[in-house]
Amino acid sequence: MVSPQKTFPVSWEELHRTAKALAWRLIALGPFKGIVAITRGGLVPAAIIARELDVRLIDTVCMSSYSEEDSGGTAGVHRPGDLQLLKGDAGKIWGDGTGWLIIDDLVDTGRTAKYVREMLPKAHFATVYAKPAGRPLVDTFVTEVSQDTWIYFPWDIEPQFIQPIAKQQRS
Ligand SMILES: O=P(O)(O)OC[C@H]1O[C@H](OP(=O)(O)OP(=O)(O)O)[C@H](O)[C@@H]1O
Ligand SMILES: Nc1nc2[nH]cnc2c(=O)[nH]1
Ligand SMILES: [Mg+2]
Repeated sequence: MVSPQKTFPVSWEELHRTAKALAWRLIALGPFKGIVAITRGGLVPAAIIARELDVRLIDTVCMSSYSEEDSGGTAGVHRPGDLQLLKGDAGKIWGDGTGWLIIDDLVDTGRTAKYVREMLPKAHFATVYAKPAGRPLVDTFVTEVSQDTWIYFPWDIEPQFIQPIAKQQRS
């Protein structure tokens, strides 16, 4: 597991713009029966993409792979915990996933993507961001960041005072 050395903060505007860029790539590949958003990170991109693709049927796969203390709100610690499916009725209407679009915010190691792909092998898997290890598991994505980068989504962060660079270098 690569420990993130760099951070990549994403603003709401940037996320909206990049999710729309993903929608432009996906519109050519549809129409889709519906969207399966991987919670929680996939929910906001799924809403943006559903609006652009005029999809109103949105379901969820409720997953968790990193606990609060694993990521710890810092870029230095990155330990995936047990991958958990938090919902018992997965797969009821999706069949093998044919015609469905799976949306997540990112692929990192690809563990989540691999798990969900096994549930819905024929679905189209799309993310806004991808890191190299997870990239082969995604059908469509927009922006690649290096494996040692931790992406901060707008819902992870808030504006706060930061020391001037010169002062940071002194400490
Ligand atoms: O490729 P992987 O190494 O599996 O990592 C990617 C997954 O990790 C994050 O979700 P997380 O399980 O932390 O939950 P969240 O969506 O609720 O933040 C992210 O939203 C992806 O779903
Ligand atoms: N917010 C966030 N969650 C993740 N889960 C796995 N990798 C990441 C990442 O880079 N950023
Ligand atoms: Mg997630």
